[in-house]
Amino acid sequence: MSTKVEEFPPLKNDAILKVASGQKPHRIPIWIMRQAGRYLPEFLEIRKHHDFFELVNNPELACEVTLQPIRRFDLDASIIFSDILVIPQALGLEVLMKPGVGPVLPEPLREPEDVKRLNFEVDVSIKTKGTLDAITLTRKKLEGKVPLFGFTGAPWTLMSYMIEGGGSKTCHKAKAWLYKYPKESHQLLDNICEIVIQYLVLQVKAGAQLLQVFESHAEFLSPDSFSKYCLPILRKIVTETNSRLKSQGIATVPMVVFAKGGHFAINELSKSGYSVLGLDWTIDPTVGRKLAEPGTVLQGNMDPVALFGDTETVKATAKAMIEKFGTENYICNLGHGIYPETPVSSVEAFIETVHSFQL
Ligand SMILES: Cc1c2[nH]c(c1CCC(=O)O)Cc1[nH]c(c(CCC(=O)O)c1C)Cc1[nH]c(c(CCC(=O)O)c1C)Cc1[nH]c(c(C)c1CCC(=O)O)C2
Repeated sequence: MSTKVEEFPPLKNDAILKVASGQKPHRIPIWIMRQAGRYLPEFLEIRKHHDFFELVNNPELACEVTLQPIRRFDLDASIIFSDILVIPQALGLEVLMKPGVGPVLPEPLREPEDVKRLNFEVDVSIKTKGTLDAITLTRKKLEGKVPLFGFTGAPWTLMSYMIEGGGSKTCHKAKAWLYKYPKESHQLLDNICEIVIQYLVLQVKAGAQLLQVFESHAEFLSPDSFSKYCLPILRKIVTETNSRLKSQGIATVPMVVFAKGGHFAINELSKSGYSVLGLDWTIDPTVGRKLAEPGTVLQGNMDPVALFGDTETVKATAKAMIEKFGTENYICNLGHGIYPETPVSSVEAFIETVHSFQL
């Protein structure tokens, strides 16, 4: 059973929720993609003793890892420690996290025939119980300090992992499906979409206060493929998640869409129904602002590698970025996940710089 939202401790820092709903916050909110992870010594210590998915599926440990960056830094949001690949696992595919390699799916989908191996009738609440329970526990243990993000991979990104069997430099096997098997690809994406919507609704019921949808593999698609195979599905995710929550009498939460490398779709994405549009680090903030509809809340987008510069460089890079975005309708973040071995002192300097802006 999921806990009702009212049972959680009252929220003390609502800066990110304010911006996401078009209001003025007390300061520019900042969180960091992959903020719980391998650049933190305390994460590495826990990771020594546990396999990645063992952490993900253990609510106490996933909660602990989620809280680590919140204890250390003055962040404005937390994000539940989990992975986008819990959905392929829920559908019945094996996913391993190999140290030094990343995710590996030993039995990927090779032909449309293989889709029969996936179980779309699955009870998502049972299969993702580890993450859902971790969300509820974390909401309690956060004691209202900052809001908690839930998240999901978007269908194309998940489909491409299921076909490639792991990370890929080109994604050409998965892309080939779009040209060779368009009908089957649409069907597969629709089926994943349904599961993703169920998963997002469950995360909100468990206590997630914002949701981010990661279309990390947008960068591999042509604009035409993106508008056929991603945009309609991304729109459906936000519309359906909101309407299912409403029909169950549950308040909707702000949703962020982050389509890495989807420059060509910035305007369309800014009109797609999401509260916030995340930009990756390859887009100049001024260009992002021009392409997005006026008044769009943008999130991003410092190059994560900038954090390897000295403190002065970090501060100057962050300041220049914020001056380009402007302080209104803006949530600060990196333009992709933080890298392992990033100096913790750089993260501190980044956050300090962002909070030094007067609104
Ligand atoms: C594509 C993708 C994945 N996972 C995710 C994405 C979308 C974001 C993006 O585009 O980067 C999302 C993700 N993965 C993780 C989170 C947790 C919350 C957070 O702190 O942001 C989130 C939001 C933990 C993780 N997910 C992973 C780790 C490191 C695993 C380890 O400890 O060995 C963590 C902390 C592993 C992972 N998981 C994935 C990859 C490619 C890898 C290996 C490479 C890497 O580490 O960056 C798939």
